[in-house]
Amino acid sequence: MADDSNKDRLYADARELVPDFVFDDRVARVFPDMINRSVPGYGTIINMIGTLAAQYVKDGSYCYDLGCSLGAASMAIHSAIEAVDVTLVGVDNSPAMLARAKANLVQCRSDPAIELICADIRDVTIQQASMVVLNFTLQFLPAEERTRILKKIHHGMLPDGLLVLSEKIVVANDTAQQLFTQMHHGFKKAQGYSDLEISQKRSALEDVLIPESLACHVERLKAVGFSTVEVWFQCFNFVSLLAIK
Ligand SMILES: Nc1ncnc2c1ncn2[C@@H]1O[C@H](C[S@+](CC[C@H]([NH3+])C(=O)[O-])CC(=O)[O-])[C@@H](O)[C@H]1O
Ligand SMILES: O=C(O)C(=O)Cc1ccccc1
Repeated sequence: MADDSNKDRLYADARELVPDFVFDDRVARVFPDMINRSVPGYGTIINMIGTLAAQYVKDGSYCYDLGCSLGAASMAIHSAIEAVDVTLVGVDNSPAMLARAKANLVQCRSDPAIELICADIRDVTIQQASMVVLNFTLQFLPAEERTRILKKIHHGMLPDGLLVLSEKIVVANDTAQQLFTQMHHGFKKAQGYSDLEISQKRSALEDVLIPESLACHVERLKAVGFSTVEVWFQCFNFVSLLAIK
């Protein structure tokens, strides 16, 4: 049985062999299970996105799910809204993820219309939006590009439009950061992941998922013009914010 120092070296060696995380077909096949077992509160956030959509999505407007993955947020919105003169747009730059989103969303009723676009969200036009969702997507963009995409989103939203921004965060206090990381890993272990799986996923995400502080997100949202910015959900180092234009 490896003692702790040997285990650390084993993990360190294992980490060096871990390729960067990519949203390929292998991930797409297991994604619902993966994200539900990795992000504490994910199911609650998805359900509440539907609740928020019922109040914010307006007739004659667009609703964008940016980084839609398999379309969980889009499906929650689609089933929650009564307005039919709405266009729901799901965007993801992973062909594997979007193919499964298409299979999921084809089961939805025809109104409101759903468009799925395989593109980088940085290249997509946002227009007449009463609601925009960035549910654990911005964290995968380079930090230096986040202001530009949020400015574009804000510009393309209608007055009183709602942005839902969910992100993994870091906290400035090292003790709190270590506590949140420990609690997150405890959540993953309780979900059945092994220490090695948790360590390898952490390494795979190291240069792919770039978390920022909550203060950074709030300041940036206000700087690009959102009048109201509030945290509506947090579980350990995972938060969701509401930002109103
Ligand atoms: N630049 C980009 N352009 C478009 N898509 C991107 C980009 N970068 C990453 N993606 C896509 O963003 C998604 C991130 S997952 C979002 C969960 C979903 N929102 C959900 O509510 O289930 C969150 C996670 O895996 O932690 C993946 O589908 C990527 O392909
Ligand atoms: O932050 C983590 O440790 C995760 O595992 C989040 C996550 C969930 C699903 C795909 C990629 C990252």
